[in-house]
Amino acid sequence: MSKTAMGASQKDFESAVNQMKLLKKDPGNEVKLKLYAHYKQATEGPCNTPKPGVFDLINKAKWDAWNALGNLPKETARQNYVDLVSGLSSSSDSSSQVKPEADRKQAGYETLVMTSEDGITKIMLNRPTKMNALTTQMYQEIMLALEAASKDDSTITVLTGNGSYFSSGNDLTNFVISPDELEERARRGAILLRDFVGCFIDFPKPLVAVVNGPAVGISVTILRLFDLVYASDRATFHTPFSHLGQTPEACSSYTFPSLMGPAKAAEMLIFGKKLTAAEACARGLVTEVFPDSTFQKEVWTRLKAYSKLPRNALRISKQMIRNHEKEKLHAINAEESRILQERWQSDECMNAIMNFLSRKAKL
Ligand SMILES: CCCCCC/C=C/C(=O)SCCNC(=O)CCNC(=O)[C@H](O)C(C)(C)COP(=O)(O)OP(=O)(O)OC[C@H]1O[C@@H](n2cnc3c(N)ncnc32)[C@H](O)[C@@H]1OP(=O)(O)O
Repeated sequence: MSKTAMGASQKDFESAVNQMKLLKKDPGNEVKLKLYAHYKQATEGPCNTPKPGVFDLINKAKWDAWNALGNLPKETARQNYVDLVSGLSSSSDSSSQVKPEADRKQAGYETLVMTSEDGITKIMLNRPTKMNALTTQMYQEIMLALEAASKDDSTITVLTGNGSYFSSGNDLTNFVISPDELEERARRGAILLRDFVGCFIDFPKPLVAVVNGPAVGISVTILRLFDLVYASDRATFHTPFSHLGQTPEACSSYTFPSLMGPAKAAEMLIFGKKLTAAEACARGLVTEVFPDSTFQKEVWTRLKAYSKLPRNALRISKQMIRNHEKEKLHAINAEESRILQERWQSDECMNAIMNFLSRKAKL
């Protein structure tokens, strides 16, 4: 950002505000959030409103963006706003230019990296040192990212993991709470789970999982809600719910038996059998397995070719395949979330989590 020594005048600022109203191209949610935050900071100073509830996603994202500016002086916020708008105006004047890397990578996510390129929006889980275990913040950011991807101009949306794991499932520290908070946290957890899974059930475009390494818990069960699942031969698929005093989620109590038969589903969901990628493929959970050494190259070549297919036809075909069971899936999701809300308050679940946290137990 270029900054003048004097900073932007009130007149520059007002002119930038007017210029924004004339902008022809939607700058995208991330930029809009930045503009919103700097506008509020420039006109009202530090964030001064109560934090919206976690499920008021849009207002919470706006509040977070404004609040993140802390005590940034009004003058600096004004200058940043002017710079942002002038960057937008000049880029819309030269729409034929190739976008720089910084533009393709969308800012605003702390636990994900979201990029859009070649008709593919990629959402990458980005906590590699924690095996991409899913924190509460991460569930919320994934929902926001899916919402943005559903509206952007990409053809295909991909979920993958950074580092050696696809994801180790729910972050077990989500359960580190005092006993008097347990009931309320379990209630909120069940709503979050239901909404999170609901976003996958309703996602309108082809959704692809690029399973780069081992997957555990909800990162396995959610796979049946994807349209394609490509796995490295290093990936494993493990749902140790009983070991954790928990029960299946993400509609797997219905989708797994219908996919692989009740006996094979029981082996995974009740007894926690860990599958290799080849086994998961034989059971229909994985579309195709690739050698790890060529996994990224082969998968992205394939996806780039698919992303050139007619966008609307892909979208409509996906919806035709999925719409039959949508209502049923929502009902199952609600019921599984309700049962888990009870499980999370059980001694069996608490003991299993304490064991993991005190490192007495590992999968
Ligand atoms: C809104 C709530 C919705 C909830 C939906 C219900 C979802 C249920 C599930 O997903 S159940 C599955 C839960 N996951 C697990 O039980 C996995 C637990 N993790 C492990 O057993 C192991 O970490 C491992 C096998 C995944 C990897 O082992 P290893 O290779 O030896 O690495 P480390 O154990 O040293 O892990 C490195 C680092 O990451 C932390 N970590 C990994 N996974 C989790 C996790 N799921 N939750 C919390 N933390 C995790 C681990 O503690 C290490 O941290 P440290 O370096 O010690 O700080």
